[in-house]
Amino acid sequence: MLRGAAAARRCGLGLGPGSGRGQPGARRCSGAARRRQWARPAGRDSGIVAYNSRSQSKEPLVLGTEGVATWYSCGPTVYDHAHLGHACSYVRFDIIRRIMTRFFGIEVIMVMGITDIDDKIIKRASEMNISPVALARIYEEDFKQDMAALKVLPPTVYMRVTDNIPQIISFIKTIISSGQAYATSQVDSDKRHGKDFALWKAAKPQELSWNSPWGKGRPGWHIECSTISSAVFGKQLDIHTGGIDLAFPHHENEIAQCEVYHQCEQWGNYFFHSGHLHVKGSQEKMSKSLKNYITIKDFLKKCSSDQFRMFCLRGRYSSAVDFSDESMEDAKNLLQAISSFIRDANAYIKGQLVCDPVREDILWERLANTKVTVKAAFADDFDTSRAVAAIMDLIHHGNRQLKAVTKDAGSPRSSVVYGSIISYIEGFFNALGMSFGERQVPVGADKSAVLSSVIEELVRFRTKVRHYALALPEAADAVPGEGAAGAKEPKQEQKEKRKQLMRERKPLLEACDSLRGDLAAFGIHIKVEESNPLCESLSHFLRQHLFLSFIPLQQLVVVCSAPCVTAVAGGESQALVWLCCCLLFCSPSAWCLHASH
Ligand SMILES: Nc1ncnc2c1ncn2[C@@H]1O[C@H](COP(=O)(O)OP(=O)(O)OP(=O)(O)O)[C@@H](O)[C@H]1O
Ligand SMILES: [Zn+2]
Repeated sequence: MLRGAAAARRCGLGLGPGSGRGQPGARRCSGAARRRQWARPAGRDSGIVAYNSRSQSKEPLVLGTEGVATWYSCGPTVYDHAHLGHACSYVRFDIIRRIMTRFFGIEVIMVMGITDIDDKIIKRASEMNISPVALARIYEEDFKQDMAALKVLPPTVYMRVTDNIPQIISFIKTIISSGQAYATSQVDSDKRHGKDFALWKAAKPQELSWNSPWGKGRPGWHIECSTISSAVFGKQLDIHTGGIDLAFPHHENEIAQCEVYHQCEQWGNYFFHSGHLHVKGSQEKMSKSLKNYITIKDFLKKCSSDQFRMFCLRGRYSSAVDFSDESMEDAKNLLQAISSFIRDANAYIKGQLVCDPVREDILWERLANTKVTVKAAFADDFDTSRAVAAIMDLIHHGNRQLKAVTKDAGSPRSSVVYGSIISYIEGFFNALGMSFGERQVPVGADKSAVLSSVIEELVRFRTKVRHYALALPEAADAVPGEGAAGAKEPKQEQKEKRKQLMRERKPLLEACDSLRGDLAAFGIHIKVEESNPLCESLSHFLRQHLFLSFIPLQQLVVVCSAPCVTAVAGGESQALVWLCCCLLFCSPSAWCLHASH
């Protein structure tokens, strides 16, 4: 077994069993816990000042490459559904990532490690009688879906531990060759220091394992992240993130390993840690092991991802936060206030909301100040709550002038300033992963609009075909295609021809019936047929008695058949009433307009 390095930097790394997650370590290390001064990295100042856990103070965020941030995010251990604690951590960092990109023009290259092998995964897999790999794949996919539902942008790449075993082994070899790690047997007492931790863990019989120079086993927890991050970014890592519980020992140990591996003084320039989400009134974080959790899926059955984001925006990302029904209600109320302002401002722009003259100069100034405040708040350790407060203040002032009056005094309207305010507010929230405003098309709405037009066309076509099939000439009429001599044909012969036509057109009627049945299976019901006595008599009446023969019968049928007509009118008899009203109160051309609908 391989025991790993002590928790503090510049300590010896041991080889052996156990890990930083409560398992025994291996070696006393000299100079442990000596915290080195943080050095400002070389590079370009991004304009953001952020709290850095490494220096334990606010520092200017200086990036190695101008306009680009390399970012390693500790990902989930995939053995169960993700809960709101996870959601809180990843949504808060997603907001920071979006602020960096959208407000400061920084391109973020993010790597997220997925822990797809560890003790909890092995235990759960054996309980479920499936392989640890199968279990991990199920919950990795589940995690990705939850993140997508919360509108968390995916990292540039996800990297699994099990896909990087050769890299991890080679990383450990380098540490050993530098003399900073040692092998142990399986017993705790072998550790040379209480804080030493495992780099490689020997496998128990039957456990999933990989061959290594130290026997069959699997990586310790901390070495995964050091290796994966280094595999992508080398020793240049600007930002490293995770929940506050990862600061020690996980991140401390990652740092120790990487600084030995890269032989550098400062690996990972900025460490950001998100505060824990607690269930209100509890000292404990929401956690799988404590069984005090709400899964993301259950949460999203009742609340929206926008509501959760607003809940996250209202506090500092690094602060602990209480989750409760009341806090979600607050978030919901804020969203409603924003939506209602956008609705009113839109109505004002369209002239549907009449107000007294607006003090445009005040609003322009407020808007400009808000933009400055928002940018300053974000630049100050991503202070989202101050930014949201500035937006709410702008809304307050916008609302104050949108007081409806009953009489339009014809005063000049200030559409442009309201348009600018709406545009800024919508842009603000959209940039942070939320959706506001009338212009926002709900997912799938465009497709359903197309689909309903297609259905209407189909119904119209069917109606035409059906009508043609039914419109047989009277026995006395000329049969289509016949010459003038046809009129003189004996009645019997005409009857025969009619029967013949009926036989020929029967398949058309059958096809219409079967289409009607097929559409009903999809929940689309063609309610009014021209064979419906009400509809038929109406058509007949209009044609014969009101001399409206210039309106083709088909069109009447279409009107009666149009699903929207029956839907709106609520039934066939109401459709008839609707038609009669059209006839009574509208001019024929208006009626035609309605009919073509
Ligand atoms: N209640 C919480 N609040 C905020 N962040 C959390 C919470 N629980 C877990 N996290 C964070 O989620 C990320 C993924 O954690 P991981 O999959 O290791 O879960 P975990 O800490 O083992 O969860 P649990 O304690 O529920 O078993 C880590 O960055 C962790 O700090
Ligand atoms: Zn990690």
